[in-house]
Amino acid sequence: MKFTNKEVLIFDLDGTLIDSVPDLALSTNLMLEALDKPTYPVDTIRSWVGNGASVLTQRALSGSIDISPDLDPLFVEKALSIFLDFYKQNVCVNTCVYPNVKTTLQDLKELGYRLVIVTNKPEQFIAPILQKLGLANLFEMLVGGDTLPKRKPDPMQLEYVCNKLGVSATDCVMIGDSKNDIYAATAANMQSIGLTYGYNHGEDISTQGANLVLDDFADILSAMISTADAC
Ligand SMILES: O=C(O)COP(=O)(O)O
Ligand SMILES: [Mg+2]
Repeated sequence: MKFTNKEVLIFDLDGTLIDSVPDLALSTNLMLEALDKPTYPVDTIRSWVGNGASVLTQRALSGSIDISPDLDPLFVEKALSIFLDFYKQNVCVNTCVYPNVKTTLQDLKELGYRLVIVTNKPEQFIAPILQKLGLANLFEMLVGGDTLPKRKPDPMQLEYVCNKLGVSATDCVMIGDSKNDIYAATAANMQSIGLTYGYNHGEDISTQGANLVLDDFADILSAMISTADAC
């Protein structure tokens, strides 16, 4: 599968460009400790990441990917605020960029693709992480999980990008590690690429409807055919 004449490449952040789980897990466990709740191994917390900070907090308080219906909303609000404070202090301590991501993004940008991030992570954390990891200045637009009323798997963030950049869904490809990315793309009538090395709640991304599934970020380059190549 090749993608012809695309103009905008929309990237998920966590589990796609960066492995942020070490710092998310640290901050989650610091929050749980502060509330005298049980803490969890990094591997367990990894499977809870992908639906934003509030859902991660609720899963952690529930001790399960399935959020308990008995959680007190005021307690969740307090826990979320503690989590966000800890994450602010530890936003990029052990977070790292996945192999081949930086050079591939630079190559794609040089080829003329417009690069965008659409993540479910709260917006305030995106720029500091990109700055610290040397990925700032590559992206034309950053959309977080709290930028708009809805987030992935809802298509709202992708439709917003199209409107802002003046392109249509068929001009874009969504690239991510999670079914949330693929479902959002499908709902927006956008093609998608799934990456196998991320989180995806411990599930196999190849069964979730992406147009292409790749193991290596560098292979995105050969999956794109520019207008010039296609002629
Ligand atoms: O849930 C998160 O914070 C991570 O979300 P992302 O995979 O959409 O970047
Ligand atoms: Mg992700």
